Formats: sequence, C-alpha cells, structure tokens
Amino acid sequence: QAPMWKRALDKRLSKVASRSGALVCLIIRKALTEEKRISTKTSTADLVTETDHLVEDLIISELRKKFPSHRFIAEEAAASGAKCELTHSPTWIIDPIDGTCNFVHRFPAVAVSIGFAVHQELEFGVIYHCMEERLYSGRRGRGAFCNSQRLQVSRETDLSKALVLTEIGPKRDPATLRLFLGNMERLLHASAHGVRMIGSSTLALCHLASGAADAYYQFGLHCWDLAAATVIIREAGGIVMDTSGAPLDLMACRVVAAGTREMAMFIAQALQTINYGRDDDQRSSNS
Ligand SMILES: O=P(O)(O)O[C@H]1[C@H](O)[C@@H](O)[C@H](O)[C@H](O)[C@@H]1O
Ligand SMILES: [Mg+2]
Ligand SMILES: [Mg+2]
Repeated sequence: QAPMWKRALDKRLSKVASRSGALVCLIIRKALTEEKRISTKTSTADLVTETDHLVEDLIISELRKKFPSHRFIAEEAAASGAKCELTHSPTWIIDPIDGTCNFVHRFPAVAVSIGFAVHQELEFGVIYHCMEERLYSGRRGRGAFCNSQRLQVSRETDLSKALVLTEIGPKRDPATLRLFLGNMERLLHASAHGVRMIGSSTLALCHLASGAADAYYQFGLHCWDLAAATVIIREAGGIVMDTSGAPLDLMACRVVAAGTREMAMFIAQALQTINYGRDDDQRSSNS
C-alpha cells in the first residue's frame, strides 16, 4: 500500500489530468468539423494539424502551472526535436490527439492520452475518447475504469477464438508493408476471429482493457501512445509486453498486449519484427 502522501498526490494529479483532458476534448470536438491546416511528419501518412499543437501546448501549460518541477514527454515537441528521456523525475507523457488521421477525415475515433511516471514507473493514465465522452483511467494498484465502470480484460487464451487489434504505423515502404501484411496473414491463418484497425492505438488499447478485444500488437507506435494505456490495461488485469516476449520497453516503439499471458505469447511468437527505432534514440527518425 503506497504511503498516504503518495496516494493523495496521485489522486490530485489524476484529477488535474482528467480536467485537462475534458477541456481540450471540447476544442477537438469543435475543430473536428472545421477546415484544418494539415502537415506531415515522418511520412505522408503521419499527419499533424494546428489543433495537435494547440492542445499539446494547453495541456503542458496547465500542468506546468501546477507542477513546475515536473518533466514532459509530448508527441509534437518530440517531432520538433525535444528529447524523449524518461528519468526518475515525475514525468507526464502526452499524446494531444491520438488518431490525427481520423481527426483530419472526421472519422470519430479520436482521443487525448495523458500518462504519468515517477522513478520510471508508470503510476497512472487517462485517455479521453473525445467523441463519445468516455474517460478511461487507471492508477497503479487502484484499478481501471471507463467513467465509473470498472474495467476487466478478456480471459481468452485461444488465438482461434480471439479478436485482435492492431495499427499500421507510419511507414509505408514496400518492405514494411510486406512485413505488416505478413503478420496479419499469420494471425488469420491461425484462425483468429478477426483483425481490426481503428486508427487510434490508445482507443484500441482501451477496448482491450474493457474486454472488447482479446489482444493488441503494433510496431511503430510511441511512448505517448503506450504510457496511459499500459496502466489502464494492467489495472484491468491484462499484460503489456515487448513483441519479443520480454517485459515492456516503453521507448522501443513496439508492443503486444492481451488479457492473458498465453494469448500475448501466441501473438508475439507469430510476429516478424518491423524496425522503427526507439523514442529515446535521437539518431533514429521519430517514425
Ligand atoms: O499520430 P497519432 O497520435 O494519431 O497516433 C497514431 C499514429 O500516428 C499511427 O502511426 C499509429 O498507427 C496509431 O494509429 C496511432 O494512434
Ligand atoms: Mg498524436
Ligand atoms: Mg498517437
């Protein structure tokens, strides 16, 4: 049981994060219907808009006012060259709009993700589904919720009875696409019930935490896609690990998550690796 000061601090921090998320969702919902100025980052499929930047700046300024000594890892700052270094300091890990491509197309699977770590341990996360007013939250040792409903992962262990979620990632070169499609083909050959992509890794991971899917895997997502969702899935009883079967490496741009370890291992063993570098390796592009 964490010390009283820590429980009180976590509660205060997660309240601030939830309030920030709620405020910016109003901005995103309004902007979704409006004309957007769109630019690309690491590929023609890796989009960013002025709303991504506005929302990220708003969240960080709100949090910095209250916690000036804390550190930040945020998607659009990283895209502009900021270091992604998870130290022992209290650190907020932020994806201002997860599902920017959906946002650009007015496809309503769009979320805000705010994770929090201390001593390199993920302590809590909130993910706001902006179009459905659903707040997914998880605090280490205190459970995971969607609004006030407790979350519980699926207990499925049989891949031939599984619904599997994934995302393409930003690379679209022929070699990457062959590996991506080969991974999907192997899971379908193993008679998985289906493989789905919704265009938002954080919302897909929330579906896993709520038991609406049995597994998730991806190469090409980032620490800001993973931070909050990892706490939520673990607190819903699930497992989040590296695609090699080793413990999760938050900066490795790859993940397998599932309701059961057996399911996660089946998925991991079926995958061929797609190399996206690391978030904390400044030499590799943030693709
Ligand atoms: O850039 P945002 O924050 O929209 O995150 C998405 C990534 O861009 C995709 O490559 C990735 O495949 C996932 O869809 C992820 O949610
Ligand atoms: Mg984003
Ligand atoms: Mg994202």
